[in-house]
Amino acid sequence: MNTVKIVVAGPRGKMGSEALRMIQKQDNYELVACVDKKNGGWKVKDIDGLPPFEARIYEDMDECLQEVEADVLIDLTAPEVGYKHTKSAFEHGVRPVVGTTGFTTDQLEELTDLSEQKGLGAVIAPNFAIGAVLMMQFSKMAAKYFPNVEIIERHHDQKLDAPSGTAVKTAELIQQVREEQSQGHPNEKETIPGARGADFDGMRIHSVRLPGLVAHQEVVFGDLGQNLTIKHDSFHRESFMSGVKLAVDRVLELDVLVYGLENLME
Ligand SMILES: NC(=O)c1ccc[n+]([C@@H]2O[C@H](COP(=O)([O-])OP(=O)(O)OC[C@H]3O[C@@H](n4cnc5c(N)ncnc54)[C@H](O)[C@@H]3O)[C@@H](O)[C@H]2O)c1
Ligand SMILES: O=C(O)C1=N[C@H](C(=O)O)CCC1
Repeated sequence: MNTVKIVVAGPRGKMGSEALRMIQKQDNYELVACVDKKNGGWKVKDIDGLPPFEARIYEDMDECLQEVEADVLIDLTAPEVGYKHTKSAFEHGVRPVVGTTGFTTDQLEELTDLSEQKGLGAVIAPNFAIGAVLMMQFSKMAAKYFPNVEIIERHHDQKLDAPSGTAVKTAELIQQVREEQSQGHPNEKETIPGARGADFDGMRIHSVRLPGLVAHQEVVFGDLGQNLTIKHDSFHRESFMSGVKLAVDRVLELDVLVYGLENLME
């Protein structure tokens, strides 16, 4: 089994630190460096609470990838920086596995083109939890029969982007099969702006941010005399790690950008 050399961006974060613990458990993964906005020049083991890796922390992705030989970048940072890191990975011949959410459609298209130009695979997955991927797939199935649908996503209050990447991806999957229509009363009026949530192609998305939450989503379908609710909860960030590992293993064989873990699941 070949060793996979990995750079992690965002190692001090909630997801990045969990990814380090996942890497520590794999015999064929090697953490070769990390990138974060502070602690440049430190070793990972010097940071309280992180596994005792010797790998160095850089504050600049280009500098890191010039100095270090890597196969895969795992990015778990923040929207704008994650996008820059992903571009930098392509420039240095490194395959990105991106969990960072909040990329715009234009950014996703640009990264897809870059992946194709470079012939380098990449995985961008708004949600690495297998249960969440199934929740999205089941929602797509249901939307064919229940075109009236609203998405309620709930996350911890440190989250930067709204709606969540998972909610946007769910709405995109539903859009592929749902008859186009507007929902609610044609004359409805918001007396407080935003009361009806974000409008994605006539579907409403509601974002809840509260301390104590991790990552949760309900997709509620309505029809005469019946409702169907499809729900997923991540109670711990360990829930994302089997998906991160799947993406790292599969990205090595890819020469295109894959958006969504469902495309890697049989
Ligand atoms: N795809 C998934 O399954 C999944 C699951 C959970 C979270 N996420 C996403 O992952 C990202 C990280 O989430 P989190 O909860 O770990 O966030 P966090 O705030 O706990 O951690 C972010 C990390 O990025 C680093 N960072 C921030 N700005 C930076 C910069 N300019 N340069 C370098 N490093 C920088 C921070 O120092 C920190 O280490 C978010 O976009 C979140 O939406 C995705
Ligand atoms: O904690 C977060 O932030 C999460 N973000 C992802 C999203 O935006 O969908 C996935 C779940 C956790």
